[in-house]
Amino acid sequence: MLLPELRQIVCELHAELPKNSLVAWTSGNISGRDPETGLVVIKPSGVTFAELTPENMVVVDIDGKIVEGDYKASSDTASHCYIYRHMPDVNGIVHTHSRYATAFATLGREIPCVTTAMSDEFGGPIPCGGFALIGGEEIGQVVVETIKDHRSPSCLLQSHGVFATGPSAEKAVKAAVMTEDNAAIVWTALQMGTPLTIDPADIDKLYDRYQNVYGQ
Ligand SMILES: O=C(CO)[C@@H](O)[C@H](O)COP(=O)(O)O
Repeated sequence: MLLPELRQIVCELHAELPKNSLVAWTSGNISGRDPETGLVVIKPSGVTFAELTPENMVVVDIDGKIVEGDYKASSDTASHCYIYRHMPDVNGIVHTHSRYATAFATLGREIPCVTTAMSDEFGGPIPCGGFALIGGEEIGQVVVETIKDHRSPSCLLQSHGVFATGPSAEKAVKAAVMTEDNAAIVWTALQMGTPLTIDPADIDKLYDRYQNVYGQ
């Protein structure tokens, strides 16, 4: 069996999506790219999270062609592969319909950067890209176009949900979790008034500290 370790990682990370209330039923998906072979491990389409196993993950090449797997690959496979082809530093991608972030997406609205946590993780707003149909690489095109000039590793897709990227599948899951957490905070604040802004120079300083100094 190809890529047993990456299959295990991607399978286990899928459990984080329902655990963090980022998905309902079979919505959402995760993939991870193996930097050595360039092959991608992705969720099988429409399989419940409880039924996912390392063995039923699907391995595709960078063009989305199935290399190994008995199941149909995720509906978003072509889009994940488009992102991998155009963003060499990305080795993990997560898609969710998490509630608060998707509420912003239904309005086609970015999530403004109004907390230190957002400054840390995203270095600015989480942008919202345009609408794209599901099934081909159009979603991937919108994601690349939307985040290429941003520090944010994730973006919203109008009327759809969240795409989060990272240098690993785990980091992409973290970005998806933080996207929803910040969307919920900002949405709550908006019910009470207009959130105060943070000086862009302070956002830069916060981002720099978190990316380069924070943690072990
Ligand atoms: O919204 C979409 C398609 O973009 C997906 O999140 C589906 O809801 C789950 O699709 P599979 O990955 O199971 O095919």
